[in-house]
Amino acid sequence: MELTLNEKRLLVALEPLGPIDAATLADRMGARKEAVVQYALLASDRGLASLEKNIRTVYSLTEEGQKYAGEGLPERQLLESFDEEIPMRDLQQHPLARIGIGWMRKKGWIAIKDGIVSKTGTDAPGADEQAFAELTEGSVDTGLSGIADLQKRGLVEETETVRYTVAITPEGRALVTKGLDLREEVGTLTREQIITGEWQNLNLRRYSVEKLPKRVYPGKNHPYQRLLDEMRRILLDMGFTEIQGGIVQSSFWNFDALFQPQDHPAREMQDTFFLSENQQLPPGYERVRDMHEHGGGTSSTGWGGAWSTAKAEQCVLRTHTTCLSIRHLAENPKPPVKAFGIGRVYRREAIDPTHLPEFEQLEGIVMDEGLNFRHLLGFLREFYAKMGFDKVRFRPGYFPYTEPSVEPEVYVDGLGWVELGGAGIFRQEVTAPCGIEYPVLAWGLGVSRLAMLKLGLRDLRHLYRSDVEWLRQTPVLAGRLEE
Ligand SMILES: N[C@@H](Cc1ccccc1)C(=O)O
Repeated sequence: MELTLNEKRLLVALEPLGPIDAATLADRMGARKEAVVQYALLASDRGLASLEKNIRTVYSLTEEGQKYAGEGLPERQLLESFDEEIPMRDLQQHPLARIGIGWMRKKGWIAIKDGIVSKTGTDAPGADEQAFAELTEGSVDTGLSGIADLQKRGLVEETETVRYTVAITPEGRALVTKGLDLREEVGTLTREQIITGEWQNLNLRRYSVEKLPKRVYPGKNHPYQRLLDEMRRILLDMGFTEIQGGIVQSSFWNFDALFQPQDHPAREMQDTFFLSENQQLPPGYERVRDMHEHGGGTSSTGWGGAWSTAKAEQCVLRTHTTCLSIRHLAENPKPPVKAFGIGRVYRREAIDPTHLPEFEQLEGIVMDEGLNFRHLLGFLREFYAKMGFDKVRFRPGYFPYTEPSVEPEVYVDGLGWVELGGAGIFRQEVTAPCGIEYPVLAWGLGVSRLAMLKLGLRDLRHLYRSDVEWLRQTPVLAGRLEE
């Protein structure tokens, strides 16, 4: 048990005394009252002193109450202002009439008849008047009867004062009797003190290694941002280059270039945010048109029907990041291409714990000679494993732009298999109009979903809400899910 110097001083000061008010003790010790209470608290934790807290309620006159001090309550002053009787009209001239008349009646001191106010003869001071007289002398701390009435009238107010009584315990006294080292404590040593060996004679302050320091919350990146950065890092490490693009895209890039028919349900109003802007079609768009209408120069028959330029020109908030992939491929049709993009996408969704109208996707493409479906599954497995998901499986899926298509799923303890995006090999209907001659592996992953799993959230909205408590509690190094 290592006492601080302040505690020792407190005990020495207390030793010759009985229980004492903290403020008085503070004066004697030349310390602040708050500090003395603090030392006493420490000493009482060790059983060397006791600290008692007394809350005292004190009543005193309010500002209005002060106005009547010495003169008496308004009704008393008013009563004394006339003899036996007085016409009401005259009494009303008195400055205290408004307050006093009511009270005089209530107390039964007067009767009013035919506009004449007359004394009843009973006018003994009540409990309130007696209390008022005492309060005029100074504040009181007993609940005098009558005080409540004065309080209600706003003449008296109640204040609470806290007093601490400090005393030394027998254990504390024994310690003082044994003798306490009251030398100044030294918290830091000077070079001189070390060299000369003087430190050996000093009273070194002990540090408690058991006390927890105050928690600090340094600035840090948002957990979601950290996760996105982690994914970016993984893909860069895997040899991918990052691609970016605008949030506003023409329907041409968001849909048509990906061989999504112009009457595809996903394009309909309930899924897509259409904008009133239009964007000119790129040179060579005719090849996409021909592909839709009849399959162009390929073995495909296309979707048939007439393809509308106007529909393709209409801008949308991108509904997936696959538009970035196809634009990048159209500009880089020669292999090898290994690219990824992370970006926000928009869909007209009703908001609920797992759906938001905006969320992030991670898109990837790999184009090279000789690539096949197994490579695609390999890339996905590898990426998920690096993200901490070891169990991955693939279910057949459908997308208008890939063949074959799969939906990767990862296994999450407690949740089971969770779908985490779509993938496939771009169809010739997508690649041919861009002049691409080699297979393109493509995938799009819902990263907000993935973040939810990694961060153990039940509600997607949490990612976009800056809940300070959650931000503080979320560790910088988000562990793997199973930990
Ligand atoms: N764009 C698809 C995902 C996907 C990307 C690339 C290939 C296949 C599927 C989606 O938003 O769900």
